Amino acid sequence: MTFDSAGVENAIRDLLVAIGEDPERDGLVDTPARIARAYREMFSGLHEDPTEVLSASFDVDHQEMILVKDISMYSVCEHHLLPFYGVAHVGYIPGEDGRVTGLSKLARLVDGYARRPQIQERLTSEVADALMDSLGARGAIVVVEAEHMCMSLRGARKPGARTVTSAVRGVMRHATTRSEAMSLIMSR
Ligand SMILES: Nc1nc2c(ncn2[C@@H]2O[C@H](COP(=O)(O)OP(=O)(O)OP(=O)(O)O)[C@@H](O)[C@H]2O)c(=O)[nH]1
Ligand SMILES: [Zn+2]
Repeated sequence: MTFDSAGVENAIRDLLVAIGEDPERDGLVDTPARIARAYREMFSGLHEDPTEVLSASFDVDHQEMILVKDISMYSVCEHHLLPFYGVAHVGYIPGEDGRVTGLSKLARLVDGYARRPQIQERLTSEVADALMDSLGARGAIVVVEAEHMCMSLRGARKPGARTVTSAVRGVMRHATTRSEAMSLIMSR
């Protein structure tokens, strides 16, 4: 499936009517097209393979942990189509060959999985699994801390509550490595 701009525009026009608005009034007349452009960007991850960025790898023979902290992250919860946003911490231990990927590719990997209707647990696991399966890491840890708008502005109405999810794979599961990673993540 490709992104259907006209389909989104029609659906938003119907949505505006359904909530009791007039889609032809001045302030709303361009809204369907604006939302189609915004959704194209917010859901662009659906039309790409996020692991492709990992093919840019270098042979630096590094055997220890590499961790990028506080990667800003914006996604959309699949239950309410409202944003959830915060930070991701992504770490891995390279495979036996010592090949590493570019640091920015870790941020791009998060974006690829974030730009689609998501739940935080799946986003967290997908990033960790990509590091293991596509980069060939020996271990991976991903921690995501996020606030969900569906919990802040409606429903439970608890602004400020942060949800923390983690996915730990391979040798990163060993107690000492895992606690080294967690203390690096927690330190400011
Ligand atoms: N586990 C998990 N739950 C999420 C995520 N995003 C939203 N949710 C939850 O999904 C649930 C959907 O629950 P439902 O009872 O089907 O929907 P609802 O009536 O709108 O629920 P309330 O938000 O409690 O009003 C809610 O508890 C949300 O907080 C996520 O990323 N992970
Ligand atoms: Zn939600």
